[in-house]
Amino acid sequence: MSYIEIHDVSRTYRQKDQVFQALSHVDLQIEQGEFICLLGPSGCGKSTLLNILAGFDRVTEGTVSIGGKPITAPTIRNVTIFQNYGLLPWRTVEKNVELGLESLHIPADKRHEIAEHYLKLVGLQDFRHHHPAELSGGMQQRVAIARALAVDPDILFMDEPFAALDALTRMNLQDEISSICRQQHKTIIFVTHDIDESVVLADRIVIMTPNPGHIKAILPVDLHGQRDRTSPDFLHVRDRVFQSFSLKPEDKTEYYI
Ligand SMILES: Nc1ncnc2c1ncn2[C@@H]1O[C@H](COP(=O)(O)OP(=O)(O)OP(=O)(O)O)[C@@H](O)[C@H]1O
Repeated sequence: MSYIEIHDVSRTYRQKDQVFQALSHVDLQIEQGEFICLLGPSGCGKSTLLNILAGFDRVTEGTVSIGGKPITAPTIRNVTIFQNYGLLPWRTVEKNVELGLESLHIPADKRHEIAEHYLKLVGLQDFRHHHPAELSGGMQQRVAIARALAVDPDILFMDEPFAALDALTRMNLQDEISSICRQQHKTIIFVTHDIDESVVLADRIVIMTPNPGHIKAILPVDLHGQRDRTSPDFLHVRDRVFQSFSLKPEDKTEYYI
C-alpha cells in the first residue's frame, strides 16, 4: 500500500440546475517523500484533487487515504500554501512564522528558535522584524514557506504558489523549494499549469486534462537533481510533456529530391 492512495475518485458539483463532473475516475498512488506536480490547463480539476487530499473537499465517489487512514478533514500534520501567501499583515515576519507553532503550544523560546532556523533557510533572517507589506511578493511567499516548514508537516500542499510572481523570482523560488523539500524529505503535492515549473520540481508529473477532469498520463522525471533548464535532458522531458498534451507535432521526415 502506498502512503497516499487515490482510488477511482470522482467529484461532481451542482452548478445551477446541472451536475458538473470536475473529476472522473482518478487513480493515483504517491509514496512518502515524493514531489508530485499536478499539471494541466484551467478547469481540469487540479485544485479539486488537491483540496480533496488536503481535507478541504470530499469525493463524490471513490476513496482517498493517507497513511492507511481515510481523509475526513484538514489536519495540522499537513499544510497548504496558496498563491496569495496568507500572511497576517499585523504580525511581523517572525510572528507569522511562529503562528502554527502557537497552535501546537510550543513554548515561546523554542518557537523563536524554530522560526530563526526556517527564516535562515529561506534567506530572510534579516527581515524578521518587518511586516509583510514591507516585503516583495517573492519574499512574502518565502515567509509562507518558512511558516509551513516550521511545523514540520508530513505533507505540503501547494496550489500555484508562485503564479503571482515575476519569472525570475519564480525560478529562484522553484530552485529553493526543490532543494529545501528534498533535503527535508517532505512529501509535496504541487499544483501548476506551467510545464517548465513541473519539470524543474517534480519526481513525477501527473498530467490532467478537463471535461471531465482526469489523469491523462503520469510522467516520471529522471533528472536526478540535475534541473538545468537548458540541458538536453531537461528539454527532452519538457518535450515529452508537450507531446502528452499533444502540443508538439511529431518530428516529420522531409525528403528532398
Ligand atoms: N465548489 C464548486 N462548485 C461548483 N463547481 C466547482 C467548484 N469547485 C470547482 N468547480 C468546477 O470544477 C472544475 C475544476 O475546478 P478546479 O479549480 O479544480 O480546476 P483547476 O484545474 O485547478 O483550474 P485552475 O488552474 O483554473 O485553478 C471547474 O470547472 C470549476 O468551475
